[in-house]
Amino acid sequence: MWIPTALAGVAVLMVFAIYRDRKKKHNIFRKLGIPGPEPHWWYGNLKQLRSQTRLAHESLDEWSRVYGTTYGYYEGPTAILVTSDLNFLKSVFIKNFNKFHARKYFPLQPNPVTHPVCSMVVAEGQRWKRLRNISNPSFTSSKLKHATKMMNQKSEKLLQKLEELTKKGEVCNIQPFLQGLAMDVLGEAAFGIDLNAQGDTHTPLLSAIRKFVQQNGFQFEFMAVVPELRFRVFDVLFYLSKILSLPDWQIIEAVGKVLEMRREQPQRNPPDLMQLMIDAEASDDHGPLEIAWTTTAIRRVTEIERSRHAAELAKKKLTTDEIKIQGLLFLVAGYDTTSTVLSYCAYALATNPEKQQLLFDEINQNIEFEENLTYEMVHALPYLDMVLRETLRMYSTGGLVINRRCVESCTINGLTIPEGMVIQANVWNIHYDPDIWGPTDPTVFEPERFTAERRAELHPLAWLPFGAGPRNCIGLRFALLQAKIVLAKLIKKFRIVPCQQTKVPIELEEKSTIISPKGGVTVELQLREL
Ligand code: HEM
Repeated sequence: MWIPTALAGVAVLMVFAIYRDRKKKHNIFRKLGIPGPEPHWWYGNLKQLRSQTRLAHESLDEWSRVYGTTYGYYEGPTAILVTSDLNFLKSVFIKNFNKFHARKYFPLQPNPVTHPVCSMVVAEGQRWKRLRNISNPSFTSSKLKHATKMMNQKSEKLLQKLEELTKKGEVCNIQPFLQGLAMDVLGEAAFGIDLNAQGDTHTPLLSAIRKFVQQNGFQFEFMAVVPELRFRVFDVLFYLSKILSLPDWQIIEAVGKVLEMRREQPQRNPPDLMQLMIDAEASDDHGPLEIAWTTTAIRRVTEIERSRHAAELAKKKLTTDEIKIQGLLFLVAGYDTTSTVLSYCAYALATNPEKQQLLFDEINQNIEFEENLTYEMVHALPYLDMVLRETLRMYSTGGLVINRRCVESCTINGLTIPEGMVIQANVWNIHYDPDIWGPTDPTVFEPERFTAERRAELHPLAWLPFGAGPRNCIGLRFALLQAKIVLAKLIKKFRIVPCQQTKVPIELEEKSTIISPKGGVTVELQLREL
C-alpha cells in the first residue's frame, strides 16, 4: 500500500515543482515592467494566440492595440517579446546579431547544437554561418541572370496551361498552377533537373512536399508547452517517418537520388546549388542519416558526431546528410512562399482593376509578346516592382518566422534581455501602421507607396516580408525575379478579374509557418486581344 502512496506523493511533488518553475518563468516580463496578457501556468498564452476566430498574427496585432508597441507573452514557459519598435528591431536583427543569431525553436526540430544534421533554417552560430556561406553563391546577380531564361520557359508553360483553361471558359484557382511553376523553377535552379510539376501536378515529390508543408505546421505547437521534449520527439518522429516513408523522408530520398545522379554528371556551368554543395562535400562521410534517429543511438553517436562536426566545421565541408537536408529546405522554403505571394498578387490586381491597368500599360509599352525577359528588362519596370512590394506589405506571408532568440543575455536600448527570450517582429502591425504608410489608408492596395522617393524615406526595417539582417531570406532576390517574370507575362496575356468564387475580402489561414489565402485564389482570366 505504501508504494502507490509514495508514487502519488512523488507525482504531486513533481507537478508542484513544475508549477513553481513555470510561475517563476512567467514572472520575467513583470520584473522587466513589460505589459502583456496574463499567462496560464501551463500553456502560457498559446490558447489565446490561436483560436477558432483568430490567427496568430491577428492576436499579435490585437495585443499591440491593448498593450502598446512592445509587450510580452508566453508560449508554454518561453518568453516572447513582441515589438513594432523599428529601432529596437534594428538593434536586435542587425547591430547585435552576434547575440541574436538564433530563431525561436520550431515546434519540432532537431537539436541545433548536438544533432549531427541540421538545415540552415534551424542551425545556429558557426554552424548556421557555414551552411549559409556555402549556399550564398547560388544567389549572386550572375546566377540570377543565368536563371532568367529557364524562368521564362517555365512561365510560358504556365501561360499555356492557363490559356487552355480559359478557352474552356473555366474560372481558375491559380494557386496550384503557381505552385507547380515554383517547383519546376526550383528543381532546375537548385538541382538542375526537370521536375515537371506543371505537367503532372500529382508527382510523388510534389505530393510529398504539399503534405510536408501541411503537416509540419502548428499542429505540433503543443511541443512549445514541453520544450524539454521537443528534440527527443523530433528524433522519434523522424525515425518513424523513415519506417513509414512519410513525406519528409520521401523528399530526402528524392534529393538523395538527385545527389547520386549529379555526382555522376558533375559541374554545370555556372554551378547550381547542388553542385556547390557537392563541391563542399566532405570526403570522409559520416555514414547514413538513419544512424542518429533512435533515442539510444543519439546518445551513443553524439560525442563521436560532435568531434567529427568540429573537424568538418573547420574545413567548412558538408556531410552527405546535410546536403540532403539542405535540399529539402530549399524545396520547401521556396515552393509555397513564392507561389503564395503570386496568388496574393492575382487577388490584389483582380480587385483593383485600375492598378492592374497601370501595370499592364507599363508592361505593354516595354515588352513584346512571348519575349524572353532579361534580368535588365525586368528591373526596368518600376510599377511591377511597386505592385509586388505592396502585395508583400499587405500579405506578409512569412511574418511569423521573423524572430530572433537571445543566445547571450544583454541590454538592448536600455532593456535587459535574458538568454532564451525570443524577440518577435510584429510584422503585420508594422505593415499596417498608418504613421509609416499613410496618408492613404494602409488597408488599401496602393503600389504608389513604393515610389523611389517614398522608399528612400522609409525606415530600413519598415518593410519586412523577407526579414532583416544577416539572417534574412536567402532567396529574396531569386523570389522577386521569378515573381516579376511570371507576373509580367501573366498580365501581358490575361486580364485578371474577380468571379463569383473570388472571396472578397480574402480569407487567410496559417499553413506550416506561412500565412496563405484559404483555399487558394479563384479568379477569371480573360485573354487580352493581341
Ligand atoms: C516571396 C517568396 C519568399 C518569401 C516571402 C520568403 C520569406 C522568408 C522569411 C520571412 C524568412 C525569415 C527571415 C528572417 O528570419 O529574417 C525566410 C528565410 C529563408 N528563406 Fe525565404 N522567402 C521567400 C522565398 C524563398 C526562396 C525562393 C528560397 C530558396 C530558393 C528561400 C529560402 C529561405 C531560406 C533558406 C531561409 C532561411 C535563411 C536563414 O536562416 O539563414 N526563400 N524567407
